[in-house]
Amino acid sequence: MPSSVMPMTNQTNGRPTAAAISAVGLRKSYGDKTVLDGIDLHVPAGSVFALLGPNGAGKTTAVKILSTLITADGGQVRVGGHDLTTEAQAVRAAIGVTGQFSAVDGLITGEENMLLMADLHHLSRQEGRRVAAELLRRFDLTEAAKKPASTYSGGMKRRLDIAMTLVGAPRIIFLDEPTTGLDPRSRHTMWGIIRELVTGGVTVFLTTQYLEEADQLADRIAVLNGGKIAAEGTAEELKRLIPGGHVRLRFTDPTAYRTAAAALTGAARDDEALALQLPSDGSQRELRSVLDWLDSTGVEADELTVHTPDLDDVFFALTATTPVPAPSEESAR
Ligand SMILES: Nc1ncnc2c1ncn2[C@@H]1O[C@H](COP(=O)(O)OP(=O)(O)OP(=O)(O)O)[C@@H](O)[C@H]1O
Repeated sequence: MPSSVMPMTNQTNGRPTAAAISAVGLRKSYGDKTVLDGIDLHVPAGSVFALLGPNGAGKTTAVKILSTLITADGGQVRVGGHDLTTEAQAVRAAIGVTGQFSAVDGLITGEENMLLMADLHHLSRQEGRRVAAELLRRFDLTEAAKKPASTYSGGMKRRLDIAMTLVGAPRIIFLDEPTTGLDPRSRHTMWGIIRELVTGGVTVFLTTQYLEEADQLADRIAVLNGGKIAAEGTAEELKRLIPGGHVRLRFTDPTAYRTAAAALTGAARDDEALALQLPSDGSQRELRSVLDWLDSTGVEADELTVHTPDLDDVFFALTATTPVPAPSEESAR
């Protein structure tokens, strides 16, 4: 696909990167219930983007719109460089979707499911067999290939579902809650598969309720709540948005500890452990000021650790009914 037709977005390193998905002012209501209240999304090509949100937040609705399964009420969306409204067919050719609305037919075998997909993609019989065998092998389903898909475990069905999606070699894949209901081993297998896809240059847009999953996989995460994007950024950026982070300085020399404690009046003291705890958003700026202060007083800490809230804290704070303060308000306090 020529990059000139793809909208450009900026990655964190500042280099312009083609956007695989871009949405501006995306809106969707069901009756008088507003599900998506004008959301913006930018997903650079070759990255993993996770859309997080509580039950009913509108994650599946967003995936269904972006993958042309339902139409939006408003907004401009481009997927794979194509306009969602005027070039829906080209969008469909560029994407693959797996999710809660699984395409797996339980009555036929895994192999037959794959061959059906190959037919849908107009592959020749020989090419279809080759692609099906290769994908079944890659997803560790060769042994089960001749068995009805209804006999597969949850993890096997998900793997088959993704394998079916890959028959058309999509450049962008939507995964709606890819690991919901899977045991930890199957979940890790799925994460490996997703990482492998991205290594191959595929863009992955996933929805999840598992914060660890977003933390593990996603380059960028957006939290959807009340029809709006409550926050968007890398896992680290999101963790810095909410209070609870701190820098801990530990000393072995009691004199150094006492000097530091006397000077850093805002720090919580742990006299037994000879440790001081300073509230901090964990940003480079705040860390530098702590280090500069230590240097200027000639006090040497033996250990400096930065604690940021985990994604669970962020999720609960962002999807709570009382809004958390914006980062600027936070650092101004
Ligand atoms: N076809 C529909 N008609 C009416 N309301 C709908 C329809 N589809 C979804 N909704 C409503 O839109 C809201 C968002 O649903 P959606 O399935 O997108 O949420 P979700 O974030 O994917 O939730 P979950 O995590 O539970 O899957 C819900 O309140 C749901 O009841």
